[in-house]
Amino acid sequence: MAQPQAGSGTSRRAFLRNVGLTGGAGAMFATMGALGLAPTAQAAQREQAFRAPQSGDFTLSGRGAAKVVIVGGGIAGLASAYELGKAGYDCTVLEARDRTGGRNLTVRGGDSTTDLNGTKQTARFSDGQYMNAGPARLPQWMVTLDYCRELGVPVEVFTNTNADAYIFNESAGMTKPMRYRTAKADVYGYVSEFLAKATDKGALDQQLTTADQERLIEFLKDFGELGDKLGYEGGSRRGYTTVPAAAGTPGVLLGDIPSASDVFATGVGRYFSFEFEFDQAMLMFQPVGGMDEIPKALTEAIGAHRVRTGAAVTKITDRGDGVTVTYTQGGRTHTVEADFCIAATPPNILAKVPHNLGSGVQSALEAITPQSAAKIGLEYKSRWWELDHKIYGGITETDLDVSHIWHPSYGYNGERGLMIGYYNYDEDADSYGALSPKEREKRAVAAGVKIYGEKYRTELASSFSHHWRQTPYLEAAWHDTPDGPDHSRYKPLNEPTGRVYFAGDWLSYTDAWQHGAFASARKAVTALHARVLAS
Ligand SMILES: Cc1cc2nc3c(=O)[nH]c(=O)nc-3n(C[C@H](O)[C@H](O)[C@H](O)COP(=O)(O)OP(=O)(O)OC[C@H]3O[C@@H](n4cnc5c(N)ncnc54)[C@H](O)[C@@H]3O)c2cc1C
Ligand SMILES: N[C@@H](Cc1ccccc1)C(=O)O
Repeated sequence: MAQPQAGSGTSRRAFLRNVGLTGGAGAMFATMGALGLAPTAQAAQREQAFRAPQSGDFTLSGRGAAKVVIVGGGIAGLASAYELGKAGYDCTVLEARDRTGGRNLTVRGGDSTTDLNGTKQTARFSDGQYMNAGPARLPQWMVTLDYCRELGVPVEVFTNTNADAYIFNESAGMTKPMRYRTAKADVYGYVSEFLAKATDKGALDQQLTTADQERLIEFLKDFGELGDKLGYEGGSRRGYTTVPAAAGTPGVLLGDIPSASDVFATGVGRYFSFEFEFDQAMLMFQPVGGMDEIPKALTEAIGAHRVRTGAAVTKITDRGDGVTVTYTQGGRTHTVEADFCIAATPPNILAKVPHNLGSGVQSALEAITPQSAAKIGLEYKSRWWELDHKIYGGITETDLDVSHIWHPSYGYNGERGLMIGYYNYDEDADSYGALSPKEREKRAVAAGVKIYGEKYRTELASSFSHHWRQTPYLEAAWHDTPDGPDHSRYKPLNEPTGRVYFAGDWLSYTDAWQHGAFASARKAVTALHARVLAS
């Protein structure tokens, strides 16, 4: 897939495509060539592609006329309908839930959910407060941001790492949290000290020339804020107890520099690599007002009349010359006849839908296993984390069962605010999922009080918790695809089976990201369109 290039203008992209240096449309033309499309048709389609509006570096070239039924109105299903719609297809989206978006779920005041185990909740959040229960952050390189641009969904920075957020490892004996900046100063400082001293004593004589060693030591002195004797002695990077201000107030440095042994015993260093990850490095972004602005905009662009909600598909039949999809809506059974189908439900759900697509499809679907994650939104009457702790956005990392605590990246300095009190996975998520919403709140608040103090309890206004394994028609946060999506086992899903195509983040290398859902949808519609144009 062509990765969007930040800051690169359309003309530069078009130029690179022309000279064959990028994927995107250029790669698609190559594919069409391989499919035996006539060069003149290719040229016409290329011209049209360049005149058509950009869509995350993607536009189907040429018009196709066929009827396509899309099962599932999550990002993959909606993106399929959106892209096919632009190319002239007649699409119908069948979505089992009462809203589109699938795992892209934003909870606001008045929203209700009923879990598979019967747990019912209604959010009591005040106006303007929201919780992204599923996706919440977007790296710059993901195609999701291109769709935001094309669909007119405004975005703002999502703070994924914050030097002033906390780290709290209770199992390592920490009794109070440590700021990221302090933890980093100490860990980088001691690591630099030991490497600098070892280098100075000749430990790297085999690996490095004398000049290289001098350069390394220079780097380490700066990186770890080392003294002349290559010792780590702390400094302003750790933070202050009294911050610098007017003349007479130079600031009081945070005292009590812990020993190297104590620093490593806290285990704080384990969180630093998170921000090095390709998909988690700052800057990150979020749609203004909630992540569901994306499916809302997609649904509007597709046309609400093409999207049927509350329509649960119960059977998919490939007839050879077409596809019949059976669904229930409002207690009645209906069918849709189409030329093609794109099945864009999660694999664990699709595996339960009767079909005649063969045992290869079924065993591939069953090999992919659902994974667990959960979140709780805690609305507070005041933004005490900004007022008292000076934390504006970002994530506090813990080894408690709440795992990650998120400060909101919107509404700064406002009156109220909404924290994510836990974002946890696997057993931790399931253990919260087994509790009632009130018990979840109690347990999450007790964990937060250990880090932030009593205001975590006393300022609380209301909460709403979401457990993805208990969510009807989804039953998973994301999926484990053993051996990766290109294993031969998944061939019947990566290629069309008869007239049925498959799409979803689980058929990508970025499972658990909307980018994967978009990318797989684009792959499916490209293949479908090429087939229609070639027929
Ligand atoms: C907790 C959490 C955090 C995440 N964080 C991020 C993040 O920060 N950034 C990011 O980009 N992504 C994130 N993701 C991943 C993102 O949500 C998914 O990658 C994406 O939404 C998947 O889209 P999809 O269309 O493939 O699948 P889904 O969203 O699962 O859509 C499938 C659709 O099929 C419907 N369906 C199921 N059965 C039927 C049926 N029988 N008939 C009709 N319809 C049916 C479902 O109701 C659903 O709407 C997160 C997900 C979770 C759960
Ligand atoms: N994309 C999800 C799930 C995920 C978590 C951590 C790493 C990779 C993926 C998120 O960012 O929250």
